Amino acid sequence: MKNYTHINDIDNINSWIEEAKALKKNPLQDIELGKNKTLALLFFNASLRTRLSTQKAALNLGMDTIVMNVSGDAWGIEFEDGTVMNGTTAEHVKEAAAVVSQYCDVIAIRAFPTLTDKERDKNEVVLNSFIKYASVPIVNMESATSHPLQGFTDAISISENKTKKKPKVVLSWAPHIKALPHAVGNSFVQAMQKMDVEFVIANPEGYNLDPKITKETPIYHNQEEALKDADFVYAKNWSSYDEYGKVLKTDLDWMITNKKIGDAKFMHCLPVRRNVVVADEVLDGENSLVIEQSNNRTFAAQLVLKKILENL
Ligand SMILES: NCCC[C@H](NC(=O)CCC(=O)O)C(=O)O
Ligand SMILES: NC(=O)OP(=O)(O)O
Repeated sequence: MKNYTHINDIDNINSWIEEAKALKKNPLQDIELGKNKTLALLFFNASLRTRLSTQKAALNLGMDTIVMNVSGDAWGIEFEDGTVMNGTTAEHVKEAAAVVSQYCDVIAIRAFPTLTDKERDKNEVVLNSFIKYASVPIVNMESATSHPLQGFTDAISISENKTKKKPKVVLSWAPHIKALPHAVGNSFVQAMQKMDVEFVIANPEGYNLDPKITKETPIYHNQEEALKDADFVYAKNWSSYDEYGKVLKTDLDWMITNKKIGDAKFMHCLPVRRNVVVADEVLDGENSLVIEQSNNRTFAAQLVLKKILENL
């Protein structure tokens, strides 16, 4: 594999899940593979899990890591072609990506959407510019429209915790105070569409995700109806896609509670706002998988890096 930027880069999700589980059992099995190889992690946005689990994955493979908070610490990067750079940006991605490529063997990038410029976000300007101008493989650590390390992690977590062949999985929108990206929801949808699960989405009117992504997946506007007989409930907030980036007037009743999910396992990518997205009783209860999900981020990233290293 060259780059890992999208759930579609997973050629066979079931075999990837089995390979990741094997890494989890024996994390240091490929400790020689990444010897003398360096992973650069570039963050345009905040992170706890991605930053640490991706580094941990690299360390398990014997790689070195270098990390930079690009937004705070680097020169402002220009992404438009032919711009007269007399504003706030000080260097072009053409130079920046080429330069960073000389210091490492793989570049991992986090770059969230603007949520104001739908075209720019859809075109994945930051991620695609790095793919275009870097000379080393690129890993997506959450871009404008997708979070494929998270989506793959969630597939692993469901596979580990399912108690029936074809469980029912519900992705439920949940309330939030801020406008949040669609990336986690999108990649979860795309991962579930590849799995042998009964998958439905629940969200209020006005909050449908991009129909090019949800495709034939059933969408309910009645949360209770969607949650009926669920085995896994994955909660996530996202802003409106149609009224791009807007927080519409919505019902706080969409918060996840024990009463709503019954015996279902609860999932969230984290960070999560307690008693806004989900009640304490759920996160503190025995059906919450959120800590286990975060652990699986390491092995999802490790498998991705392993496949890239094997192809260098
Ligand atoms: N990487 C996991 C989620 C990142 C981001 N959440 C956030 O920005 C939450 C921020 C807050 O709660 O203030 C998102 O939804 O895409
Ligand atoms: N789930 C996730 O990507 O977490 P961070 O934003 O903390 O990296």
